[in-house]
Amino acid sequence: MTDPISRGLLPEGFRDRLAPRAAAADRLVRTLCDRITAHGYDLVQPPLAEFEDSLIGRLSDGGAQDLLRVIDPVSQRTLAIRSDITPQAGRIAATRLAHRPRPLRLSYAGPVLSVRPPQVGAERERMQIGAELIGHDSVAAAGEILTVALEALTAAGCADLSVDLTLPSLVEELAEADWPVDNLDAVRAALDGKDHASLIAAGGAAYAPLIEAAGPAASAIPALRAAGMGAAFDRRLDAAEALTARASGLARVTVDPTERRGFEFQTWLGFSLFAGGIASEIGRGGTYIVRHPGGAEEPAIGFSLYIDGLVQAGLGRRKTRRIFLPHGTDAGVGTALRADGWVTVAALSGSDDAEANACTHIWTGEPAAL
Ligand SMILES: N[C@@H](Cc1c[nH]c[nH+]1)C(=O)O
Repeated sequence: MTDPISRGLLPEGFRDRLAPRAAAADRLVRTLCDRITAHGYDLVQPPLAEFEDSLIGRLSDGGAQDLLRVIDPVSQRTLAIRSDITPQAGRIAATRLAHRPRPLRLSYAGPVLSVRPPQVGAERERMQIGAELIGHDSVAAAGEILTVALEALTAAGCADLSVDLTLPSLVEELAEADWPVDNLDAVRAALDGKDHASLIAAGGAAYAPLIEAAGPAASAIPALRAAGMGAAFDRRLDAAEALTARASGLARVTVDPTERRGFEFQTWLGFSLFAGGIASEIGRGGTYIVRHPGGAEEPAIGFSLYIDGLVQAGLGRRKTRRIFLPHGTDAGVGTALRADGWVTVAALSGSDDAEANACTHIWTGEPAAL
C-alpha cells in the first residue's frame, strides 16, 4: 500500500481545484474585484503571513485561536497565516495610509486560512474578496457597503440574494442605558440560544421581543418598534429601515437583532449574505473599530465575500470554444483564432488527437465542430 504522501493526499480542509472550477473561481474573483474597485475601493495586497502579535492584536479572541502559526527561521519569530484580510486592511489604514484623507476605501482578494473550518464541511483555506470603508460607520457608509456587495454578487451571477441584518452590540448598549440586567452574560447566552425560558430565568424578560420579532424586515422592524425599548434602540431601527430601503430591489432583508455568532469584532451593525441555490453563507460584514498605533480609534465598515459556494453552484463558468490545430498547422492560424476568442490546442506530433485534448472543434482550413 502506498503511503498518504505518495498518493497525494492533502490535509483535511484543503483541496486542489481543477478545470473547469479553477477557471470559474478565477473569473469570479475578477468579476467581484472589478465591481468593487469600480466604486473607488483601491486594491491592496497584504501578505499571507505576518508576525503573530501584529495579527492577534487586531483580531477578536476567537479569531486569535483560529490562526495557523509557523516559526520563521529568518526572523526567529512566530508568524501567523491570516484568517481574515479585514484586520490587515485596518493595519494598513492605521499605519502606511494613516495620512490619507478619510473615508479611505480599500479592497482585497486573497486566500485566508483557519485552523478550524468556519462552517461544518467548509474548507480551511478559502478565497476572500472584500471592501473596507475606513473613517465612517454611518448609515450612509453602511448603505454604500451593502450596495457594493450586492451589486458585485449580482454581477457574479448570484440570484435571489438575501441579507440578514444584526445589531451585535445592541444588548450591551441597552443594558448600559435603559434596560439593566443583573447577569448580562446569562442574558446574552439565552439570547444566543434564542431560549425564551432561560431568558426569563436570567431576569431578561424585557429582552424577549428581540427574539420574538426576528424575521423579514417588513414585519420585524414594526414589531421591534412596538416593543418601545427607548430612543437609542429606535435609532438602530431607523438605521435598519434605511438599509432595508437601500437594499430593496437587490435583495430580501431579514432582521435578527441579537445574532452575534461570527460577529466577534463588529460593533453596531453586522450582516450575512445569502444567495438562492447556495446553502452556506456567501459573505458577511459590518461596522468595527480600527486601532491606531498611538491608541486612537477610528470607525470603519466593510464586507468579505467567499467564493466557494458560488463555484460549487456552477457560477463563473463559461463555455469555451476549444479548437484542435493538427500537426503542421501554420502558427498564424492559431494567432488569428486566439485573437478571435478561441482557445487553441496545437498538436505536438501527428499522433495527437482532438478528442484526448477535449476540443470542441478541429481546424480543417476552417473551424469544424466535433
Ligand atoms: N472580514 C469579516 C467581515 C467583515 C469585513 N469588514 C468587516 N467585517 C469576516 O469575514 O467575517
